Amino acid sequence: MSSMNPVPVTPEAIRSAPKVLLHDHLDGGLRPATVIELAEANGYRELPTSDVGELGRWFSEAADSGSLVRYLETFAHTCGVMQSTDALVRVAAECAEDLAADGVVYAEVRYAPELFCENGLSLDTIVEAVQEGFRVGTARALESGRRIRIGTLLCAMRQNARSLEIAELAVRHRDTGVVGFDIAGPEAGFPPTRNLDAFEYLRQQNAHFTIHAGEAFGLPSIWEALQHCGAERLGHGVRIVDDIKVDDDGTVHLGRLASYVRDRRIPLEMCPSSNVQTGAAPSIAEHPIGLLTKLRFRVTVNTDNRLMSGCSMSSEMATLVDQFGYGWADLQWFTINAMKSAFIGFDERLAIINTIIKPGYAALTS
Ligand SMILES: O=c1[nH]cnc2c1ncn2[C@@H]1O[C@H](CO)[C@@H](O)[C@H]1O
Ligand SMILES: [Zn+2]
Repeated sequence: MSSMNPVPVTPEAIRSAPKVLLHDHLDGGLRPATVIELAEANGYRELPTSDVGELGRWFSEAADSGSLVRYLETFAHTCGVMQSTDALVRVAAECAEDLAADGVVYAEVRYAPELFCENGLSLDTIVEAVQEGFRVGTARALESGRRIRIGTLLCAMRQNARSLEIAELAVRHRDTGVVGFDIAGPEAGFPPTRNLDAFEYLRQQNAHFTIHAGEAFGLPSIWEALQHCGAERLGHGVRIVDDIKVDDDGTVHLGRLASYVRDRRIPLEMCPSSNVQTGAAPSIAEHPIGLLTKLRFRVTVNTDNRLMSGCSMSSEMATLVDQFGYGWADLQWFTINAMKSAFIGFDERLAIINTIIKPGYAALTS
């Protein structure tokens, strides 16, 4: 007999459930206390405050700007304190520990190596330091009884012109944990097609990539990301709703692009709290994730930037449960969607689904 005594979907129970996170920025997930300690250790003097509680609040308030460009300004401080290999190892280790403690069993964590070169570190040194940090954090998590697997995505910044170089870097480190590539940064004015040489190179190399698209800019950005660049997934992709019409009687009409995205099962890396902060969605209750989930797009739930949004994978899911009335079946669906869409190999994805995710949810619902 199943479903006789399901565990109530509370924040604590959600924390205990296995979760998969595909879109999380390393430089958007530091602990406030670590930002302060690294600033002191490295002589970084630009922080708005050296009080831990105040700094946490400062990040979420400053990021709550209603504009992606202003939201992104807050990263000057996190990147400012991540300019040494020691800092990179520490931040990556704590990231792995924090995600594992939150019940995340598989995560793809991304960052832009080109942002950590201010003191002369080479791109390869930066990647090696972050990988070392993930190894350390994963091992520490395992010691406290939490198993997490982390894959790394390297971002190139849209406003710079280094995407081919970063794509080559990602391929160079593909056998030591870098599983894919992305472009991030301001979307308006920087279409993904500026980076076509990088995407062509990645396809030639049979490498994986996602693209931030349809966040601060609409359908043309999504269309270019998919049809010109060949993105396998969409970072955010919220504006795909501009191609969906719902009549007063509830009849739904998908435009050709929205149909393509749903038919091809293109994963949407949705980040509800971040989208409210940047103005991509008016509120969580009105976030397109509700409609897209109802229409069975391949929706995944993500944190984007845990520091700037003051969120975790569990809190993000708990908020959705609150606003949309989701239950365990929905949370398992998001989780399996994410695992199916991960950039690691098929056999590993299947193993995590069958040996960790399904038994984990079964235990909560029976
Ligand atoms: O939601 C987002 N949209 C676009 N770019 C972002 C977002 N969040 C973070 N970054 C950018 O990605 C860089 C690498 O991690 C960060 O430094 C930030 O500038
Ligand atoms: Zn992002």
